[in-house]
Amino acid sequence: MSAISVTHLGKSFGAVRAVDDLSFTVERGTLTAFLGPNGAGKTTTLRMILGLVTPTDGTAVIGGTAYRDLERPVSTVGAVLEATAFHPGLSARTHLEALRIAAGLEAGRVAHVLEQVDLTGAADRRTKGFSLGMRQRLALASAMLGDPEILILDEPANGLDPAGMRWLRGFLQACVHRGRTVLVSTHVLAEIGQIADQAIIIGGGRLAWQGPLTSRTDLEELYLEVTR
Ligand SMILES: Nc1ncnc2c1ncn2[C@@H]1O[C@H](COP(=O)(O)OP(=O)(O)OP(=O)(O)O)[C@@H](O)[C@H]1O
Repeated sequence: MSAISVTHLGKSFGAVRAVDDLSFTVERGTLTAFLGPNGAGKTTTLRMILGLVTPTDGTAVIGGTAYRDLERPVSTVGAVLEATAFHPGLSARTHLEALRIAAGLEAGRVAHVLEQVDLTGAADRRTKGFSLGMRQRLALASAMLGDPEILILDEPANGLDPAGMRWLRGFLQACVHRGRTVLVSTHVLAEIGQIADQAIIIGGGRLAWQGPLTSRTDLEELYLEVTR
């Protein structure tokens, strides 16, 4: 059973056809790059997979089950969608602790995810002083709280400096080495091309290309060719 299956998925916002007859699968234990120009429909697709937007047509399922019907959603899927807002007066640790309690997870999870995203040293600082990179890492920590099998990330590389980008690359690789499945949308082709097992490229809401990536794939060339 695929980790994620999208079948003839479509979404219209009034006259705008954001996603149109889109089908693809993401296999377990793989890192998949979800690519496409601005407005291609990536965020809308990810939100439909996560049950946050209702499809006009088709289905999106996680391990065969719609997100809203998952028995244990937090340990099945962790998601980071766009720049998440945190309460500026709360520390990273307090923010995570609140989420942990709401999700009924064990106490040790907060220290564990802080360590995973390299925020242990800043855990007790208020998030209002956090850099963009630290915010991205805190958002990732929130997504990791339930130790999910699948991570869905919408442009997690946005605004990261080169060191942050390298850190994110290592983090995503480590997730996949531990058997997790990662679906990540990004515009940073050079970075993702180094680590992704496959790419799904969409344009105008439709599938433009899906296939495996090898060290010989020139992802930028491929992307520009299929999204022309
Ligand atoms: N809530 C909404 N209401 C109306 N139109 C929307 C809504 N959400 C998205 N759209 C439109 O749907 C299309 C796809 O948008 P989407 O955000 O999914 O693209 P994207 O590939 O994530 O783009 P980007 O790379 O710029 O983030 C765009 O034309 C967008 O304007």
